[in-house]
Amino acid sequence: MTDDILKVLIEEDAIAEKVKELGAKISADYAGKKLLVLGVLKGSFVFMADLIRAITVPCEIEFMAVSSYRSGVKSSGVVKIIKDIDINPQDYNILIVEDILDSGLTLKYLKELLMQRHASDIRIATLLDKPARRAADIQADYTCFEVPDEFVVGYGLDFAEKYRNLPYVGVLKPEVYEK
Ligand SMILES: O=P(O)(O)OC[C@H]1O[C@H](OP(=O)(O)OP(=O)(O)O)[C@H](O)[C@@H]1O
Ligand code: HPA
Ligand SMILES: [Mg+2]
Repeated sequence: MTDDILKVLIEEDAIAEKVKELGAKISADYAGKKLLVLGVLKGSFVFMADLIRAITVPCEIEFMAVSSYRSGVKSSGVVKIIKDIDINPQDYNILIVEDILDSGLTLKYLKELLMQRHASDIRIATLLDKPARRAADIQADYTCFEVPDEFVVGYGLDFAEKYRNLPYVGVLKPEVYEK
């Protein structure tokens, strides 16, 4: 599996340090607020498990599963809800947790959907931000790392459902996804 990795971009201990720092900032920002931490499956599950343990204020947890139709490594912008949340988000301060903000089409869709359901406030925490690929008018409120315009895997991120279990963020060899 690791033969498919061109280079390690972000090591596990660097991620752990950054997530701890972000958790402290989020805890301060949401003190006294009705906080719902909403993980976007599947990709966010590793980052979500780390981030939630670094948040020291009361919060509720939910997950949504969405899938953006892709051709290869490019998003079509068409997003399908595979699993919706189990509660009414009205009056919650929602922190959407994602693994990567790439074109932004997934998060733009999700943010608009939750606004239509009358959430009080919606912010975004992402492990990775890839600004070079942005197509939608959306930014993260909390970002761990910015990455270059390369296809990355690991720490929850996949290609064809593989590599999610890598304990770091690495760049996939183009010959793997161009097959
Ligand atoms: O900014 P975008 O271009 O929309 O891309 C980002 C989204 O794409 C990936 O999810 P994917 O739809 O591949 O499903 P997964 O989370 O199950 O891997 C990733 O986890 C983000 O959710
Ligand atoms: N890697 C894995 N999944 C993704 C990426 C990426 O770079 N961009 C959007 N979804
Ligand atoms: Mg995803």
